[in-house]
Amino acid sequence: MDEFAIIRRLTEGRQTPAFQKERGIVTGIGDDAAVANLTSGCQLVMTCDTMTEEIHFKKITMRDTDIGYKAMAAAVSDIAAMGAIPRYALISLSFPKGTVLDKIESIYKGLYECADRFKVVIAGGDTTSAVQGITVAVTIIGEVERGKALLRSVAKPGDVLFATGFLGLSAAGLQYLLDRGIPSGEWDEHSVTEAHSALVRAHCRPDPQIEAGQLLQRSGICHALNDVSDGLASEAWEIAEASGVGIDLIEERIPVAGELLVYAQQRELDALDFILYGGEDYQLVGTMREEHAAAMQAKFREAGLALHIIGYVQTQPRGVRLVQSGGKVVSLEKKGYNHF
Ligand SMILES: Nc1ncnc2c1ncn2[C@@H]1O[C@H](COP(=O)(O)OP(=O)(O)O)[C@@H](O)[C@H]1O
Ligand SMILES: Cc1ncc(C[n+]2csc(CCOP(=O)(O)OP(=O)(O)O)c2C)c(N)n1
Ligand SMILES: [Mg+2]
Ligand SMILES: [Mg+2]
Ligand SMILES: [Mg+2]
Repeated sequence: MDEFAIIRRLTEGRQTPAFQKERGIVTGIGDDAAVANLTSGCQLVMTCDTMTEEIHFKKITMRDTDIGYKAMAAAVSDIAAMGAIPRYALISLSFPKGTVLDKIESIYKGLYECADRFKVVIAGGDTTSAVQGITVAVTIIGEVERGKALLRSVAKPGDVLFATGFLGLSAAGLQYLLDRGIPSGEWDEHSVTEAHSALVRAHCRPDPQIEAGQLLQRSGICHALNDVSDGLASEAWEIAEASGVGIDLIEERIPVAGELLVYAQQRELDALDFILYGGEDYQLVGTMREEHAAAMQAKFREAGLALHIIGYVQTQPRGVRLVQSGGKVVSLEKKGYNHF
C-alpha cells in the first residue's frame, strides 16, 4: 500500500463535507494545503507537540489508541493554556516500513476520539516512513478573541498561584506501568488493578482543560496561565522567569489525590516529587489577584471544575520556592522533564 492509499484509509468516511463545512473547513484533506475560516475578531493561536516512541510511549505504557488520544490532548492543552479554542489540526505521522496498518489505524482512532471531543477538525498532515519507531506530531490552530490570549509573562506580585486539578498522577501511572513489567510486552487493560486505574488513566488519557481555560479567559481577571507538561516546579519557573517575579508554592495547599498518596506510600516515595517534577498532567497553573480567587473558585465549582490556590507571587526573591508544611522555606530547582 502506498502512502496515498494509507492516508485515504486513515481519513476516509470520518468527516463528511457537511461536517467540515459546519466547522469552517473550505478545502480539507486532498489539496496542497487546507483552507479554513476563522471567526472574525479573533487571532490565530498555533501550537505543535510531538510524541515519539520510547521517549513518550512504549509498548508497555500505552495502547495504540492512547498514543493518538494523548498526542492530540497534549496539543489541545497548550491551546487551553492560552485561553483559546482549538479549531483545526494537522497530523504528521512517521513509522517504519512494514508497520501493521491496524496499528496506525488505532492511533488514528485515538486522534479522532480526542479531536471529536473538542470539536477539532483534522484538516491535513504528512505521512513518511521512518528508520525506527513511530512519531506522531500534532499541530493545532485555534483562535482567541483579539488581545485576549493568556500569557505566561503577566504574573504580578500579590497574585495567588492556582492549579486546576490534581498533579503527579500521570508520572506515578507511568512508573507503575514501567515497573509492573508485562511478560508478553503487550498492554492489557484488565491487568491494571483498581487502585492504579486513576494513575494509568491520567497517564494514558489526559484531560486537557479547555473549559477551565475558557472560564479564566472570559472572566477577564486571569493574569498568567501555563499548562503542566514538564512538572509543577518547571511550569512555575516558566511563569516566574517570563514575568520577572518570584513564586512561593505552599506545600500544605497543594492537593494530593488519594490514589497518588497510596501509591507513593506503598513505594516509600514522596508524592510531592511526582507533583513537582513528574509532568504530563495537562492541568493549568496560573495567577490572578487574591481578591478574585473566591469568586473564581465558586464559578469553577458551579461548572463542576476544581481550582486550588497553591501559592503566592512576589517581587523578590525571583525564582520558585517551596514553603514546606513545617514552615521551612527552600528554593526549588528548575528541574522537570528535559529531553537533552
Ligand atoms: N523546533 C522548534 N522551532 C521553533 N520553535 C520551537 C521549536 N520547538 C519548540 N518551539 C517553541 O518553543 C516554545 C517552548 O516549547 P515547549 O517547551 O515545547 O512548550 P510547551 O511545553 O508549552 O509545549 C514554544 O513557544 C514552542 O513553539
Ligand atoms: C516511556 C516513557 N518514558 C518517559 C516518559 C515521561 N515523559 C516523556 S516526555 C515528558 C514531558 C512532556 O513531553 P514534552 O515533549 O516535553 O512536551 P511539551 O513540554 O512540549 O508539552 C515526560 C514526563 C513517558 N511519557 N514515557
Ligand atoms: Mg511542546
Ligand atoms: Mg505548554
Ligand atoms: Mg516539554
